[in-house]
Amino acid sequence: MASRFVDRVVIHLAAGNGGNGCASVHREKFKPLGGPDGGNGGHGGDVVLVVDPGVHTLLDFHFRPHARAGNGKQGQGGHRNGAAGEDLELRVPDGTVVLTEDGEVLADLVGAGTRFVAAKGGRGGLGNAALASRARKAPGFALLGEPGEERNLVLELRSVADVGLLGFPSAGKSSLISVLSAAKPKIADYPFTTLVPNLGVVSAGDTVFTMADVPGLIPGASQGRGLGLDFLRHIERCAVLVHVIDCATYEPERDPISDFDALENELAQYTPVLGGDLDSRPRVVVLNKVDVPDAAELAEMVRPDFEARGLRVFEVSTATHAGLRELTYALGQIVEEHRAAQPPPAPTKVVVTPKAVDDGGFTVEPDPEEPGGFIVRGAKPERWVRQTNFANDEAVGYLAERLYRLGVEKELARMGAEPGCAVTIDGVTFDWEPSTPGVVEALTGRGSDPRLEDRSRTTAAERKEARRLRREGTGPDLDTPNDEESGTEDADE
Ligand SMILES: Nc1nc2c(ncn2[C@@H]2O[C@H](COP(=O)(O)OP(=O)(O)OP(=O)(O)O)[C@@H](O)[C@H]2O)c(=O)[nH]1
Ligand SMILES: [Mg+2]
Repeated sequence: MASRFVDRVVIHLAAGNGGNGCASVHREKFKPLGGPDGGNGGHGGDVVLVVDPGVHTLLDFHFRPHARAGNGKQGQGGHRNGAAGEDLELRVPDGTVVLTEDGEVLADLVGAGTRFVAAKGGRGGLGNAALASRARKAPGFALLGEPGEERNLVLELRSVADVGLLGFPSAGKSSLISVLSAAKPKIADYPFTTLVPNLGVVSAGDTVFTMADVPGLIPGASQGRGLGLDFLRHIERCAVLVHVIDCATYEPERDPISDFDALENELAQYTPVLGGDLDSRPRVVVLNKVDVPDAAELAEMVRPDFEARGLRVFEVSTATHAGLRELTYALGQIVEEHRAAQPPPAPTKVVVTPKAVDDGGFTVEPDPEEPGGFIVRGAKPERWVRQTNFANDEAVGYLAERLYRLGVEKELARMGAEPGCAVTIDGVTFDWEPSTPGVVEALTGRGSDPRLEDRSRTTAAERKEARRLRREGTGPDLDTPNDEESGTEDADE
């Protein structure tokens, strides 16, 4: 059994990149003017966390914190789409909590088979076949695949054990787990010897249960004193709580009853992060160190007080092993009862990362670092930039057209952008050259008078001229929205 228990780990995930789309033109003997036949790139693989009941610790991630899923393949000519990249599945223990590095809980993975897409693969780029439209019969470009999502996430294991040990520092918690299981935690006569929880597996006849040794608890722990909150986080999902009480302490202010009450008070003040209440968990009192004569006497004395509160009491010595057998079997029985009462945990159906809502909108803001410059933000414009091969003028033209149709140019003009100013989208900076008649008019002041409003629209004559230029392969596409591509736009979402 693992003698070391890693309960919190930061992992670095990279989903697969999408494959690039292919720009290709069908060639056949005697048919020189074949259509575009470049296939789409495959989607990049996701990194997925999957609950596997056979995995009990996060230890593997401690040693291998980096994970990368497969890239999508490029599209090819002859309408051949690239293969999707393979998903990478990472096996995690039941009860793994996934957080951002800022501590925001993204998912609480409970139940065998529960899956969580931790990093999403990039979309494959459309090939030129898919980009063809009435207005653009043979696109000489394709879209790039998008990079896969890269993310650092924190994994925490909180549902660590059936039995959680509670106690003041040096009460003998680590000693207890070391004699009941194969775990070999550090034991010493100074407080806070245990800094990270130790997990041990205890056998009581046919019942096998896990026991978590956690850092010592002191009054004020629920406010973060000592190692308090760390400790409490671990106790949250233990089915049975065991108070390990030091009956041989020399500290004058302490005695078994007040120790018990002080820790119960801390538990009461702690609000479980994951919900559920600690109040209803069965409790057991372990009076430790009865090999010390004074301690044995004290234990005898306080036993009736605990029993009067309806608690089961065990007098033990981890030094001489007195009382341990009885304790082990009693705990096994309580764990069994708890398990029987528990419905089997159903896999959490779908756990979705709460992403920012993609409303298809965008914002334009002055660039704080670039006087006269602007930053455009929004899921679509940013994605489109990532999909653009800037070495290909036609691809750049297509990007300009998409931005125009979304209304980005108009908004820039409205915000007072001057031609030639720096516009940044997703880290790429352009010299903005408004190319569209409506925008140019808005810039020169025409159309600012409400009576002239409809002049800012593309006129039929302008459209005709634009078509002519496009046929000659020189001018930008100036088609009005909805005129083309309503089909490919979907593939694009
Ligand atoms: N005489 C005697 N000493 C014990 C017994 N159990 C533990 N001790 C001693 O008590 C001291 C503290 O034991 P630990 O097991 O480290 O205590 P802990 O509760 O894990 O302490 P923290 O990790 O600091 O919270 C050590 O010096 C142990 O040897 C016992 O049954 N009898
Ligand atoms: Mg300890």
